[in-house]
Amino acid sequence: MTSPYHCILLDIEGTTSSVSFVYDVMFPFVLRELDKYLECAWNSPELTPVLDQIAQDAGSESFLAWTADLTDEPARRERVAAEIRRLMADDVKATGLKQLQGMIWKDGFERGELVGQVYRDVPEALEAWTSAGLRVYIYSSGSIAAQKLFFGHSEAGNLLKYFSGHFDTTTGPKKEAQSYLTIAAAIGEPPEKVLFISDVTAELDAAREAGMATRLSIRPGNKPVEEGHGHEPIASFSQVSLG
Ligand SMILES: CSCCC(=O)C(=O)COP(=O)(O)O
Ligand SMILES: [Mg+2]
Repeated sequence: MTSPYHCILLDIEGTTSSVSFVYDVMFPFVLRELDKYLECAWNSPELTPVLDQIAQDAGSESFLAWTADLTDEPARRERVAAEIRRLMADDVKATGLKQLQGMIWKDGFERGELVGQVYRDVPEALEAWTSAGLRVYIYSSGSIAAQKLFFGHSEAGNLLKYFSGHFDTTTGPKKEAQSYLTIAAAIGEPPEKVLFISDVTAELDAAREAGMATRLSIRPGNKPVEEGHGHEPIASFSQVSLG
């Protein structure tokens, strides 16, 4: 293989897919379904660790400790719902929030109300890169379960066959170099053999500090970025040169 990279690591929102799809379709779905979901899933074993994670993200030891002042279940549910609404209003990429969002989206993707939006160049590039022998990974604030739903039910069909693995914030925050070193170690490559593509310069800075190559994703509706970041911009994955 002539490519300087062995792997491509992709962000989702603002990179494979539009910010608008996440903010105008996926997030409103969560806000609409939140209360009903919590009520139905309250005693399910999958929810328990997520409630602990939400409490820990809020600075508490556990869900029990976080809600010790509340005596009934509806009040505990309302504390969770209020915290989720607060985090979403501030667009906090907290691990517990992202895990809960993924659980709420599951039903929407499985019954077809949600269909993952991807830019036209994405499936073509995934095919070209993997055919050339590169391995492609996802690193998103969206939970791994949510990533699989999103790409498994995308408007270009099931794209999961193209991915060799998925990473989310359980590996570490996206703006810290250590997270990229952990990912490189997990995929068994030196960081300089990995190309990371994202719309957020602070994420690209962290990846570059870890030794990865970077490209800045420019897509319609992305937030404008400050000058002087030094990351090569691309408006389409077709602009990634492999040779
Ligand atoms: C599985 S898509 C979920 C999108 C999402 O919730 C999110 O926070 C995306 O952030 P990214 O790190 O992909 O920019
Ligand atoms: Mg992004």
